[in-house]
Amino acid sequence: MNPMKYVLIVAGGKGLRMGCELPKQFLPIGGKPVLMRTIEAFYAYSPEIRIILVLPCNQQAYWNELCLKHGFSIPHQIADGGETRFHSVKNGLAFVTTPGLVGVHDGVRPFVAQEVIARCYSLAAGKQAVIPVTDVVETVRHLVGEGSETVSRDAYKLVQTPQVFDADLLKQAYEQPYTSHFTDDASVVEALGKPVYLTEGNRENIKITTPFDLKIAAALLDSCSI
Ligand SMILES: Nc1ccn([C@@H]2O[C@H](COP(=O)(O)OP(=O)(O)OP(=O)(O)O)[C@@H](O)[C@H]2O)c(=O)n1
Ligand SMILES: C[C@](O)(CO)[C@H](O)COP(=O)(O)O
Repeated sequence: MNPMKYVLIVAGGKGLRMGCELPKQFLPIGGKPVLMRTIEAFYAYSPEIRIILVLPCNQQAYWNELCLKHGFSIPHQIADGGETRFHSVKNGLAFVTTPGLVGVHDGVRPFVAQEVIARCYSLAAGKQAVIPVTDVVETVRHLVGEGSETVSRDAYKLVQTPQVFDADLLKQAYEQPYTSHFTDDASVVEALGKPVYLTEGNRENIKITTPFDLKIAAALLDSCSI
């Protein structure tokens, strides 16, 4: 039997690095809010997937207005954003009520490839903890004291989402006290001593973070016409 699949789409942040009053997850690319494009990617993967959208409490009414304006009708439940990404994920996990697989995906990564979503969920059924990564394509320097040194880029990977886990494992991991080292879900699961399996992500799957990323997003939209 196929496991129940959930995705927590975390969009509870303020988008400070974007420097816009409106959080970046609501900004339009190609006329449609980033977040709607992200949700559509998971619905296209599976119309049965349970979508839990984590939003800042003070933006939930605005989101409902946006849904009406854009005729957006993909079913989803809304959870309250927290102080950090960790707290937002934890709030979203309260809506995961059955065993199965839970993906956690940044609301501001609308260009995730269908193959990447499918592979992460499919592998997680056996491996319990799977994350998409890409190669480092530039030279990397490590800051040491006043100076710096080149390190082998082959020893590093760049981490993306969706990060997909066995639901019970992820819930247990998120019972741990928060530390600032928890910058993604894999780091939380690893703190339990569980191994995390790496699979190939897609380079287009950028995290829209700064105004420059919006320009890249517009170009990506033109090139893949989604
Ligand atoms: N308290 C928070 C902080 C972040 N996120 C979400 O986690 C994802 C990745 O975080 P990031 O890009 O850092 O977003 P922000 O925290 O909004 O950005 P900034 O750090 O520039 O304020 C985003 O979809 C963001 O909305 C969240 O759900 N809750
Ligand atoms: C989860 C993540 O997108 C993986 O690259 C990233 O760690 C989020 O980081 P941020 O601190 O929320 O920008």
